[in-house]
Amino acid sequence: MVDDRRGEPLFERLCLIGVGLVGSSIARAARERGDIARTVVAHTRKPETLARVRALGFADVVEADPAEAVRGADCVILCVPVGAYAGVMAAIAPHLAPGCVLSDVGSTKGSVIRDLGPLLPPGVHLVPAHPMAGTEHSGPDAGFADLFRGRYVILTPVPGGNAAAVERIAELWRRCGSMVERMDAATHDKVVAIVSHLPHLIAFTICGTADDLAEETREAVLKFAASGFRDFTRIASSDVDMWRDIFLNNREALLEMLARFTEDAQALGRAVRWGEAGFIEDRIRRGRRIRRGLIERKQA
Ligand SMILES: NC(=O)C1=CN([C@@H]2O[C@H](COP(=O)(O)OP(=O)(O)OC[C@H]3O[C@@H](n4cnc5c(N)ncnc54)[C@H](O)[C@@H]3O)[C@@H](O)[C@H]2O)C=CC1
Ligand SMILES: O=C(O)C(=O)Cc1ccc(O)cc1
Repeated sequence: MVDDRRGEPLFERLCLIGVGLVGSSIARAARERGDIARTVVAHTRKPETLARVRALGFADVVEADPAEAVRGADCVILCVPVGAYAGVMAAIAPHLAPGCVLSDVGSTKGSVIRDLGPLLPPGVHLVPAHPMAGTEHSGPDAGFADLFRGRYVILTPVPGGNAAAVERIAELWRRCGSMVERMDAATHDKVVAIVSHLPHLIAFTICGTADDLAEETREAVLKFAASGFRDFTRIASSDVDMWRDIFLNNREALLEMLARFTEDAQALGRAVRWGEAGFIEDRIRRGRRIRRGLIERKQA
């Protein structure tokens, strides 16, 4: 492996609010590289998580009080479910140091700007971010330093925001091995509604539909579950709080994509009912084309 470690850390004191899958992966990447932050502070609420995070040893300081955790930090990253942002921000805002860069990893971006913007103290720079990397697992044990390697991170800078702060967060993600893109929050929310949120909604639904089947059929479904259904169950095993919050905080874009999807699914169902082989073939070919395109892009 190429040793691309650099000298000076990007931040003196990086505080991660929440150290589940994503937060603990940032901490692990920072620890492994050494040039992201001199000190990593982890805030976790629950006593049992606190003990576990201490035992895992990926943070220099583990702090239960959010106000204490952010004290003196020059970078704070929120890594909690997006529905918790307003409460967390109310607790930390008065204690954020002037000049501090406040960022996040939340899966929705319009709601983040809505919930954090009004509480932002003067001199604190907000840089919303979303790593397009994750798994169906959660909690501090689930994280790993390479989670973000080779994956995109989308920044949605706020209009009139601090350009130097945006560049420092971009650099943090590059040091985690990610490719950084910028877009506005509304575009981000539409894109992730189709590539991430709708697929999860479909996975939760299809598992429920299978579970509603009569006992005998349900047993057979589970016994013979081929990879298609198994892939859905992997996605459907994701964290409850996180996905409830994503659905409720990307409501408009998700409902728009769901309406389009429902229309398209009904059109395919109609073709099945009326034996329209050509229409069915077209849809399948389109799926195959999209898959091929994705694979070619990865290889390019
Ligand atoms: N899981 C994934 O694949 C990805 C998740 N995200 C986003 O990252 C954020 C974190 O997700 P994960 O790390 O996967 O979740 P996680 O469930 O692994 O970790 C979240 C942690 O936050 C804690 N927490 C919840 N409310 C809190 C509060 N008020 N104060 C302090 N801690 C609190 C939870 O106890 C948990 O330990 C979410 O906003 C999610 O939308 C972004 C990209 C990928
Ligand atoms: O595990 C999967 O399939 C994912 O889709 C992970 C994921 C979940 C949420 C995000 O905002 C980004 C990535």
